[in-house]
Amino acid sequence: MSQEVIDQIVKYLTPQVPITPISQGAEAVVFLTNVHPYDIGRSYPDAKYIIKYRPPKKYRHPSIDRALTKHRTLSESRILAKLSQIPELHVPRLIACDPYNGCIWIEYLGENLPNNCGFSNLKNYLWMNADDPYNADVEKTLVKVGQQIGQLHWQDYCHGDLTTSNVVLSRRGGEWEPFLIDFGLGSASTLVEDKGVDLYVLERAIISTHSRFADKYNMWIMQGFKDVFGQHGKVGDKKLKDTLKRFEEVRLRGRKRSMLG
Ligand SMILES: Nc1ncnc2c1ncn2[C@@H]1O[C@H](COP(=O)(O)OP(=O)(O)OP(=O)(O)O)[C@@H](O)[C@H]1O
Repeated sequence: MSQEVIDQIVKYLTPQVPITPISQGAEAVVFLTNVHPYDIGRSYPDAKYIIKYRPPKKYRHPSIDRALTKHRTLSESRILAKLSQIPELHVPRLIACDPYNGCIWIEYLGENLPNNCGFSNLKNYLWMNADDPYNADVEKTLVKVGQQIGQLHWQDYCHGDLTTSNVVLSRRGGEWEPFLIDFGLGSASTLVEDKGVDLYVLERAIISTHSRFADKYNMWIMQGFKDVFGQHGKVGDKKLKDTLKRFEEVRLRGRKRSMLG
């Protein structure tokens, strides 16, 4: 992570908000802090909040850069705020948003997995279970992941970047509960195409990192996905049928593309 970006955010947040970098993506850098944005000046040793910062991009014209940063920060914040209102859906809560400075504060989720298996995203969790890949805990968790995606799509939202790193697992009452994170490319959408692409991206992510167990893993995810639509009678059946049809078409397009290289 470049020192320049860290200097920018430290200047903006002031030294009263200590930060630890945890990730740098193509568009944003993500930090951990123990200071709440409405309570700056006080830090609680056990508190954890995420700060997601979109730094200025030098290769863009400054006014276009400002407009894009504002638009993307607001868009991610709006979608998070809306999704948090859907009781069945698990997403991190939005705490604060400063679109002019490209910064959002969100609830921290997840934990460190046992035996140094890393942060509790779906990718690491499946690695952690590789010695006993089809155990009941994995099945239950993957069905719940499918249910979360089903809830998202049933409410006519799409994620846009549904990888196994963007599913975070939190331990609640002895069970893993999946949360969907990173709605930077998320949108409200009724299009079966967007939903088919979400399902395809996740299927590919599972195949590429857990290839030996992928068939069963993807089957469990789809089981959870179908459960949600199955609760909505004929309308649910019809929507499910249309989404699965498009998912198959997206898959075929993907296969053709990889055959042609
Ligand atoms: N609410 C959260 N709780 C815990 N960790 C989080 C949270 N949000 C983000 N992270 C961590 O930060 C990483 C990057 O976050 P996010 O995916 O939102 O940023 P990004 O810049 O869009 O990333 P990328 O470009 O890699 O997709 C996540 O993979 C996760 O490890």
